[in-house]
Amino acid sequence: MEQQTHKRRVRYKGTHPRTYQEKYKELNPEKYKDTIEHVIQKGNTPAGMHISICVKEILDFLQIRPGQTGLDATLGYGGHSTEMLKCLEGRGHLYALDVDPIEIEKTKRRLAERGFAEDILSIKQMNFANVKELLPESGKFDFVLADLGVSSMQIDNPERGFSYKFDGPLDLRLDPQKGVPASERLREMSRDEIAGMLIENADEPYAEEIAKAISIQQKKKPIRTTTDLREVIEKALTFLPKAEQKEAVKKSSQRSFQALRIDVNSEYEVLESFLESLPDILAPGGRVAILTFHSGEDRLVKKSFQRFYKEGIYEDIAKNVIRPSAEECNRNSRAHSTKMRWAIRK
Ligand SMILES: C[S@@+](CC[C@H](N)C(=O)[O-])C[C@H]1O[C@@H](n2cnc3c(N)ncnc32)[C@H](O)[C@@H]1O
Repeated sequence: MEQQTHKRRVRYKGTHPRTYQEKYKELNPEKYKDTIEHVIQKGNTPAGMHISICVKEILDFLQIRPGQTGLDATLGYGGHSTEMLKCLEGRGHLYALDVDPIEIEKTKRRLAERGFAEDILSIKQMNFANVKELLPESGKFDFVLADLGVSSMQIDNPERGFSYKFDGPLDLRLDPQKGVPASERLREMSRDEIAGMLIENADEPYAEEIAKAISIQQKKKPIRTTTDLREVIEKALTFLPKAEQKEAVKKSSQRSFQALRIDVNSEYEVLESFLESLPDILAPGGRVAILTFHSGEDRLVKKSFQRFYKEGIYEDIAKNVIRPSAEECNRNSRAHSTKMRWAIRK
């Protein structure tokens, strides 16, 4: 009798790419425009791309005129910069900053391909906390935008360790050439410090339980990857009723990663320095708009704007936060938590 050899079936990958590396079309948005359109229409952000938020609201407020000098403090994918450059109509200058050495090079090339060369656009790898160092070269600014936090390209790249959803090194640095990765920070911190960080940076309700689970785990086997940390959070929340666990782990993971990101990038400290510098870098009548993504950031912006308004340094400030429209949130799920505030220099 003929013997049948059993052939192992090749795993079906489906028609949609799942891993970051397989999304090569999304990672080349200029080349594969149809794929990009399709992903965006479904309400998702293609990997390797960032969809700018509140563009209309920002441009309506900034009232950019040809010949002006502006600052994009957070260049990212260059979406807002592109729209602000269009308003300049070839006259004036835009300075754009980012701390991320990896994405800044890609964005520089992208904007050069869109026709924005050094005569109208200067891109600098610089932390916006040090923006005053630009003044001798740039002079004061007529308009300033800061769109805080991380870009979609950073979140979606597993190598950067920004998301609990993708396995990768637990890094979370915006500039991987500076400071220490989140995994090392976690090793340096005591249990109390970890709990404090989770509460202060993300209002984590299970901060004590998670901090305890982290310190126990560190003694057994150090936490090195995003998956290691997510699994520790899962373990820490097993005391909750079974039906609630999945959602609680998701929320606590989001908050814990946010808290760590704020910590490793000193995000509150650099935002405070930037807010303190604003009155010195804005020209008379100069306008600034800031987009924030969580309550800690919004509180700092609100307080600084109110203080300088009371002191007569700002002529006017936003009375209430401006939110993206429901339509924009439907189109771009990453817009849900956005708040915009503005101020005008006297
Ligand atoms: C939300 S993205 C900006 C997206 C951009 N507005 C666009 O339309 O493509 C935020 C960017 O700010 C950068 N960033 C965050 N903190 C920074 C800081 N302190 N100084 C300079 N850049 C910073 C991040 O690296 C990221 O690229």
